[in-house]
Amino acid sequence: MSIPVVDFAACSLRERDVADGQMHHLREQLESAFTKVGFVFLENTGITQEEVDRVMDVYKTFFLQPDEEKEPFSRKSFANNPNHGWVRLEVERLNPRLPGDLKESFNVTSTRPDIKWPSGAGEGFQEIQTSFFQRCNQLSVRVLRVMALSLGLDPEVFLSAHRLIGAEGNSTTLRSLYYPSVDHDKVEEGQLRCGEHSDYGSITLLFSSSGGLQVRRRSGEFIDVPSFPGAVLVNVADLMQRWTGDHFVSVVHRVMLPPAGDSSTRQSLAFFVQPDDDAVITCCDGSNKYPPVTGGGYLQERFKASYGAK
Ligand SMILES: O=C(O)CCC(=O)C(=O)O
Ligand SMILES: [Fe+2]
Repeated sequence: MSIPVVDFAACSLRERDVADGQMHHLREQLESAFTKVGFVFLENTGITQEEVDRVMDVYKTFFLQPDEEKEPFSRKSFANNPNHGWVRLEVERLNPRLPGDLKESFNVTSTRPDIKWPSGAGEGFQEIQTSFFQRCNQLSVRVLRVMALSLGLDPEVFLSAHRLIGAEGNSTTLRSLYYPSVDHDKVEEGQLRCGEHSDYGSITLLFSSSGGLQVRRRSGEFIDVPSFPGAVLVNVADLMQRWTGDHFVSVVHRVMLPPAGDSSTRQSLAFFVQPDDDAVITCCDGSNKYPPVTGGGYLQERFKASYGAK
């Protein structure tokens, strides 16, 4: 497999405390993966496939409802959480030069109990989302710590800009994606399940039900990424590349259509880790290769490109 696989057991969420000194091997492996490939499969993180399946199951119930049932939960209809909510098929264009992506999604940016949660997805929707959001948050914190150590930096260097995940002032998002079966007769020229893009924030955790994801190598060729039950796919996103003065690489990826005649659907869960909106990101190597930018300001620019005027 071309995506490196790294055993994260030393930092698993099953371990209550992790001593920085125990991570020597892990640091080296993560540093190598994030500088050469930009993606890594982490095994033994403590997040189990059963947890992932539970989240996907409730979302499948949600997505399979008619659009009228999902409409009241649309993105832009949550006053204080502009990115929270449902995005219908073909609205987002992760590659703005291509037709709309053949996917639906639901973004969770707030786990507050007082926002309106969909009821048609069955019992426990809110609790299942909230608890999975927290689990992904805990894992992200551990990964960000090892990433800082792998660069020989203060272990808090990234974490100190991620103090507010799950609260006001931070735009970290748990996004559930549903890719319906594809009618090849209706597909537009160049249309994909998810157009070529790189992610916007610091890192992304990804869980998927089946293949279809492709990642671009330095040579320019795209490689297929298989689904790897039980493992978490972690990738470097654009702000992290900028933060590290291009040491860690944020790599272009996309989700392909299934072959003609294959009517299967696909699901994935992406946890997009964002620095706090007010955190000022300056190159951690002191190079000043890029001017300082705030986490929130940078994200807004990127949203404008991928949602267009909609
Ligand atoms: O569905 C996937 O496997 C990838 C989705 C993705 O890359 C994204 O939403 O940023
Ligand atoms: Fe992505």
